[in-house]
Amino acid sequence: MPSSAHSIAHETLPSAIQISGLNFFYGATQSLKNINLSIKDKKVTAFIGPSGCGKSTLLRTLNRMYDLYPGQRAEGNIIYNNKNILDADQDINMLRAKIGMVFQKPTPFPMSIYDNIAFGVRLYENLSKGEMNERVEWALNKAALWSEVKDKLSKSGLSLSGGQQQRLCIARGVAVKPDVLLLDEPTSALDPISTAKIEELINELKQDYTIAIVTHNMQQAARCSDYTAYMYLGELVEAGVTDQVFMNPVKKETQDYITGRFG
Ligand SMILES: Nc1ncnc2c1ncn2[C@@H]1O[C@H](COP(=O)(O)OP(=O)(O)OP(=O)(O)O)[C@@H](O)[C@H]1O
Repeated sequence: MPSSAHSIAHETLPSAIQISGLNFFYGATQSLKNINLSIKDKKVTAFIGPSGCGKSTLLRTLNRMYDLYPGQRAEGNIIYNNKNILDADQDINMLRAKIGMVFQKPTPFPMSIYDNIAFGVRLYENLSKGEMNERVEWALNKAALWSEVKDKLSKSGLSLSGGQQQRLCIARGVAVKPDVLLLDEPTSALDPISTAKIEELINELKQDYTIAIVTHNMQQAARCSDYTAYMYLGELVEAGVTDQVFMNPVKKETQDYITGRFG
């Protein structure tokens, strides 16, 4: 496909989230500067860039996770479902149900595998016992964990291996039926086999969900994402179709980072 046709196709794909003029501050320190980025619907977008460039900060603005911390502030527009989620009247609980997050370190709740999934669902829905059983099985299946845990649902989530715990956290995120999943370096604490499982899972999940992933791992970004955004010092340097950003970046800084010549 000629590159102009490619970029037109890219531009016209629907966005799940449209970011414009986004600035972010930790107290007086500005960590995101005028970010403009479209997160495409039912695609995987990877945020890459050197340590401290603002990848996690950008991810955390997308469901206002930063709101939990005093002194942290975002300004600009993050349009989701025709609304700026940065507006003061945004229902934060509803936002986090629709835009779920999985962290770098697996963080199962100290409760049974079953309740790890059911806990969040109970906050938003009033399901019968049978319906909840179905939902738990469905979510664990989505996270490719069901066959490994179906006989020990009452065991603690903390009794699972690291890779299983991370899939449990993904199941927990999926169980409330979000639109968007935010993954913050979800495999950095995992061994290669668990990492491969999570990457497979990301490929499956994008059929139903929009995914944004922060990763330090270039190969992971290249393998799992449809779109890549390269950041540096709080600015978005370049964003586009992953193949193009990796094989034929527009900016020299992106090229240097991707080829390991950075720093
Ligand atoms: N809680 C905080 N208080 C003050 N400054 C912070 C805080 N968290 C992050 N920062 C600063 O904001 C900038 C962006 O940090 P962020 O964690 O978003 O970067 P990152 O690209 O995700 O880095 P890494 O790859 O190392 O995780 C950095 O300069 C960092 O020092």
